[in-house]
Amino acid sequence: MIVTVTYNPAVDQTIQFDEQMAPERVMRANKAQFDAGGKGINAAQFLTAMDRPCVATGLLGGFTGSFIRETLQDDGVETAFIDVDGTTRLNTTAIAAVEEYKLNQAGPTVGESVVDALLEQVRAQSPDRVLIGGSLPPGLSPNAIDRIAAGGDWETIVDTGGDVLRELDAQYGLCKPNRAELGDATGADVSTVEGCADAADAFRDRGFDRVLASLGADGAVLVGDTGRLYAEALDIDVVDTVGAGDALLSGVLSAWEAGADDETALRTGVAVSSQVVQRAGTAVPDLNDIGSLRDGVTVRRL
Ligand SMILES: Nc1ncnc2c1ncn2[C@@H]1O[C@H](COP(=O)(O)OP(=O)(O)O)[C@@H](O)[C@H]1O
Ligand SMILES: O=P(O)(O)OC[C@H]1O[C@](O)(COP(=O)(O)O)[C@@H](O)[C@@H]1O
Repeated sequence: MIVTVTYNPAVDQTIQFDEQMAPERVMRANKAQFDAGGKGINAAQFLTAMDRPCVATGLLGGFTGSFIRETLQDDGVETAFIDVDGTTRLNTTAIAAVEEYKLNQAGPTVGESVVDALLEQVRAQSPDRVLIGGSLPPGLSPNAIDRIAAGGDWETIVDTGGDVLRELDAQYGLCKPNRAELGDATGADVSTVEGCADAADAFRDRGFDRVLASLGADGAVLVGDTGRLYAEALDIDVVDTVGAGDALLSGVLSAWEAGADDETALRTGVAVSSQVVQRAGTAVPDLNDIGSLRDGVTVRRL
C-alpha cells in the first residue's frame, strides 16, 4: 500500500488561449478548468484510477483546500489530510498557441509541528511505500522530507527539485527528477540521453537506490542496481505536460506494486504519462486500458 505526502498541494488552474501571450492587453481564454493538484495528490489520483491501494496525506487550508478535499472524495481517493491555517495555493498553467507557461505560488507558511502530525498520519496507515512529492511551503526545510523517510519501515520515493533535492540526507528508494532538476542537482551535462543516464547513476550515491529521470518528449531513464534502462516517449498529440512527471512515476509505482520488473514498470510509466499529456490540466484519464500504449513503448539498455 502506498501513502502519498503532499506538503504543498495546489488547485491547478489551466487556461487555454488561441493566440500567443502579449503584454499590456487583455488575453481572453477560450477554455478554463480547475483540478486538484500537487505531486503526491496527482499520484494518489492516478494510482486510485489504476486500482492500487493508496492514501493521500498532506496539508490543506482555506477554500482551495476544501475544493481539493471534495474533488478527491468525488474521485474515490482515500485521504488523511492535516488542516492548516492559510490558504492552499492556486497554480496556473496558461497554454497560449503552442507555448506553455507554468506559474506556481509559494503556498501558505506552516510551522515545523506539521511534520510530526503528518508522520503520525503516515504511521497510522502502515504503508509499504511512501511517496513525498512537490515543493515545500515556506517554513519547512528539507529535513521535513528526511524525517518522514527515516520515520518508519517503508520505502520512500521522493519527487522534488531545486535545492531541496540536493540537500536531502536520508536513504531513499527512488527520486524522480525531470531533466532540468537532474541538471540542477548534479551540475552535469544533461543535453543527451546518455548524459542524463550518467548523471542519474552518479546521483544514486547521494542516497537513492534508483533514479527515474523524466526527459519530456525524449522519454525517461531508470537507473538502479539492475542497470540503466531508457524508454522513448510515444509519438502523441500533447495538450499540456502538467502532471506528466506525476503520471510517469505513478505508472512505475503501480507496476512495482503489482510485482513487475523495472522494464515493465518503465513501460507502464511512459504509457500512463502519455495518456495524461493528451488531456488538459491534471484531470484523471481512464487508466484501465493502457495495455496497447504500454506495448508500444520501446525500452533498451544503455
Ligand atoms: N512532448 C511529449 N511527448 C510525448 N510524451 C511526453 C511529452 N512530454 C512528456 N511526456 C511524457 O511524460 C513523461 C514525463 O514528462 P516530463 O515533462 O519529463 O515530466 P515533468 O512533468 O516532471 O517535468 C515523459 O517521460 C514522457 O513519457
Ligand atoms: O510543488 P511544485 O514543485 O510547485 O509543483 C506543483 C505542481 O506540479 C504538479 O504536481 C504537476 O507536476 P508534474 O508536471 O511534475 O507532474 C501540479 O499539479 C502542481 O501545480
